[in-house]
Amino acid sequence: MSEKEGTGLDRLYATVAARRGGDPEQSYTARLYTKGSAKIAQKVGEEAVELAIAAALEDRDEIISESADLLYHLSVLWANADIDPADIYAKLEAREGQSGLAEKAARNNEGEKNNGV
Ligand SMILES: N=c1c2ncn([C@@H]3O[C@H](COP(=O)(O)OP(=O)(O)OP(=O)(O)O)[C@@H](O)[C@H]3O)c2ncn1[C@@H]1O[C@H](COP(=O)(O)O)[C@@H](O)[C@H]1O
Repeated sequence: MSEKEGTGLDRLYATVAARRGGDPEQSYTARLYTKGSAKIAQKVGEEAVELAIAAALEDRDEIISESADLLYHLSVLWANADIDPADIYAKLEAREGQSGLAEKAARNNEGEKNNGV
């Protein structure tokens, strides 16, 4: 077991959040913040597509590597939007025990109601 505190994702988030306002010459993350939310969103999209391609090719090493890239850029996106991983964990926890199919059916029923069907 690792003796480091928190999950790897929590530590990554703490690192990237601490880079806000940092020197863009010294830190890739600080440079991303200065480029703004549209650029950060674009990077998340790119990394997600690269991960999807790796998955379609069933390339295990690439899936792991692209997943790490995606989680890094996603952490930057969260920090830039003042969202903490705890907020995501809370959302996941709220969904625990609810079947994805039941949730989808409830959403579809809601949509039909709103459309007056
Ligand atoms: N986990 C990561 C991490 N994963 C990927 N990357 C960087 O993300 C970039 C993604 O690759 P791309 O080819 O898409 O980058 P690019 O060509 O510069 O992209 P564009 O900006 O030009 O679109 C690479 O430069 C990687 O080095 C990361 N950079 C930083 N971290 C973590 O963040 C910490 C802080 O890093 P700095 O902010 O650089 O100090 C590090 O210690 C790491 O823990």
